[in-house]
Amino acid sequence: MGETMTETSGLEAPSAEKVLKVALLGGGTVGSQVARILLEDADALAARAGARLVLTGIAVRNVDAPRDVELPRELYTTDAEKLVSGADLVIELMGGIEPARTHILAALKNGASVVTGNKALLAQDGAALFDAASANNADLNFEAAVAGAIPIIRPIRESLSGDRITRVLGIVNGTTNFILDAMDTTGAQFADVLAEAQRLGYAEADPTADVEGLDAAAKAAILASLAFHTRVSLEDVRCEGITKVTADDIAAAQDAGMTIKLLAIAELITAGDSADGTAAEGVSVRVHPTLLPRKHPLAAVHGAFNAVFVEADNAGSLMFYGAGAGGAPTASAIMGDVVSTARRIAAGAPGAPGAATRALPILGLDAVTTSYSIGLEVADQPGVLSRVAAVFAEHGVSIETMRQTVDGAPGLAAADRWSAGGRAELRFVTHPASEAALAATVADIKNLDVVESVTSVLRVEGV
Ligand SMILES: NC(=O)c1ccc[n+]([C@@H]2O[C@H](COP(=O)([O-])OP(=O)(O)OC[C@H]3O[C@@H](n4cnc5c(N)ncnc54)[C@H](O)[C@@H]3O)[C@@H](O)[C@H]2O)c1
Ligand SMILES: N[C@@H](CCO)C(=O)O
Ligand code: NA
Repeated sequence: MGETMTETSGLEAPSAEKVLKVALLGGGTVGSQVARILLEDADALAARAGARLVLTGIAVRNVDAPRDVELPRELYTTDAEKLVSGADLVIELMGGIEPARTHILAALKNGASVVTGNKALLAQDGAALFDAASANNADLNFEAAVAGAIPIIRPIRESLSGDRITRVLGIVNGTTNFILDAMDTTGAQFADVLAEAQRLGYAEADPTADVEGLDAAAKAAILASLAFHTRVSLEDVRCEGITKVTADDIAAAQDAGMTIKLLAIAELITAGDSADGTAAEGVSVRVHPTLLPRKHPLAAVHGAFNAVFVEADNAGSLMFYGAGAGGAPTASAIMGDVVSTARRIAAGAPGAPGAATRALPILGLDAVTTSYSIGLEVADQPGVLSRVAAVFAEHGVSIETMRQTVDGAPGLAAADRWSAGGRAELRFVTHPASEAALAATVADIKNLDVVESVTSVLRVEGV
């Protein structure tokens, strides 16, 4: 591996130059930009990597498909297997589980290193891939898989490896942030903004993975695994998307000085008592719409941008911000991994060890305490508020704030509104409570005869 070449085009090589054969799997949005950079910046990359990166081919589904980026036609092939078999370094940008998984495993088995942006595959099958990389002394790098261009994987894996990360909060899906931000700015409903996002090309024709939170959940699993040095897969992530967030939820959040974001939350939780020696650490990973105070740094992340907020014992709070998607931005993250992997291969150094050094239990939501915002539609009658408040008290859930809006017939005096069967909306924000206590509270509130409906239950962070 790593032949030498004495003559190179465009660069006066003072001595024999190492050459690495780079196979690219996928020539779409990101792959085409990676190929462009590999060809356009070949000399600068060679100088930085300590080896010339020679693009040996681009595996695609259809060699003749029309493309936005013009690249030499002879690079395209449909024979990904052959391309992988001769490579020192494989860049996987096909997406999906198969055949990406088979090609990555074949590359690692050959001792080739792999750079990928495939969060779906890593979240589903990361353990098998990392084991194959370790067994073959190869690297598996994936900066592009979480928050696109934003350097977050390497900072967590390397820069913060001497610290103890306790929590990661991320806006890691641009489509849903674009939708929630537009709802916040315009007061529009979810369905209308989704249609506009699709028209502008932000949301895909099938936006399920984005709006149901699955894309964010895959990224949450990857972030949690690295932050806590343990293995977390997609099925460990509790996931709720943004399809049920209403314009009323956003308006109520605004009234309370907050905004709603889809957050990926990974927490290291210590349960038990350190005095009697039963204290043990576990991990909670979840994705859900979350109320955030407008003064929180993540509340200032607008449009399709991403950001990851990290809390560590010694570093304190850090925030990483930038473009979470797009061809060129994502290619930047891929190329960073390519250069650093090439440097390692060129120097003859061994592959980086796998990330998991612990096997922490995955905790259920009962182990997590958060504040909640609860919206109720109630009869506008005397005594309703105290009956609702009594249910909170019975379950030990403490109320932080309460706001009432009276519905309809604004000209009527209060007593006339009651007799006319008027409605009121109550919005409570609680102090931190367990999911179990909250669920029991909501169930009992629903059964009160004066409660018409529970209109929303949303978690609150950063208060
Ligand atoms: N687009 C983004 O902004 C972005 C951001 C971060 C991560 N990613 C990840 O990067 C990867 C690539 O994304 P993309 O947007 O470039 O996808 P894309 O759909 O634009 O391109 C996929 C490419 O892979 C090729 N391909 C797919 N299946 C193949 C098969 N079976 N055999 C041969 N070729 C095949 C296609 O021909 C195409 O060239 C995905 O894993 C995605 O999740 C994308
Ligand atoms: N669909 C993703 C692309 C990046 O993974 C998003 O909206 O952020
Ligand atoms: Na990234």
